[in-house]
Amino acid sequence: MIQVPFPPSKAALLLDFDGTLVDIAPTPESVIVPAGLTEDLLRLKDLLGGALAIVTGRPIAQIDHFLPGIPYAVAGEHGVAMRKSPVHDVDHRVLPAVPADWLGGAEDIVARYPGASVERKRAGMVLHYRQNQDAEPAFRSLVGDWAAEPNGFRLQDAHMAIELRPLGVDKGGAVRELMAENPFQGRLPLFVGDDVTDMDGVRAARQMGGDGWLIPDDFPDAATFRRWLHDLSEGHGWGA
Ligand SMILES: O=P(O)(O)OC[C@H]1O[C@H](O[C@H]2O[C@H](CO)[C@@H](O)[C@H](O)[C@H]2O)[C@H](O)[C@@H](O)[C@@H]1O
Repeated sequence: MIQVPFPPSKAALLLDFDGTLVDIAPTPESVIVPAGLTEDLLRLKDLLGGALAIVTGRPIAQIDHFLPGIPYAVAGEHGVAMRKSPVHDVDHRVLPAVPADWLGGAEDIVARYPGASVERKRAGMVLHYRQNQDAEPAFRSLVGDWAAEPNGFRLQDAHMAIELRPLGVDKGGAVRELMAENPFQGRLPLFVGDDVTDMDGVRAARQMGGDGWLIPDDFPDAATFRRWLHDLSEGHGWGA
């Protein structure tokens, strides 16, 4: 089992949500927060002097719904939205809007493939095909026609989804921004995630002298990671 190479007095924990804290579910709304997770996160937050953040692709409001009052800070939409403390307002970056015809094309496909969906974000959108995998080729053909980068976006594969994300914003930047603020400042970041977008968070945490781990490379699945987190919250697995 992974040992954190330093004590909780020096650590900050920055965690991804889907596929890491909660298991992947059929739809974004249907994820289940496992029993005991909120208690473990609250214990960890105390242990870390508050330095616990969620760094997610989801809008911050969804983290507030699933984990109300739990993290000290939240980076949402891969860093497009940042709330640096429980009393801060959410800061949103000003970014280009998704072209209306791109959105219209995605909505046409959703109408033709029941179960497929478009999740709109402040600066981007996710085309979900988990509930109707026949929609995947149609979505891929559609996004193949988009000039994403000249319009300020990039396309990224996600879990049974294709995400249109703004250029220049990623979880690595979000980790750096959070680590510049109290109570994170002066601590070493530990980042854990499970997806391509989490690689940026892992890299940033390592470059800052902390560490970063991925599911399934370092933990076989989210349930194993949560058991490790539980032990950590009880003071086990920390270095001196
Ligand atoms: O950065 P994360 O916290 O890991 O969020 C990544 C995306 O997660 C959500 O979609 C994924 O999880 C859903 C629930 O398990 C699943 O139904 C879907 O197939 C996955 O792609 C969320 O909807 C996205 O907005 C996040 O970017």
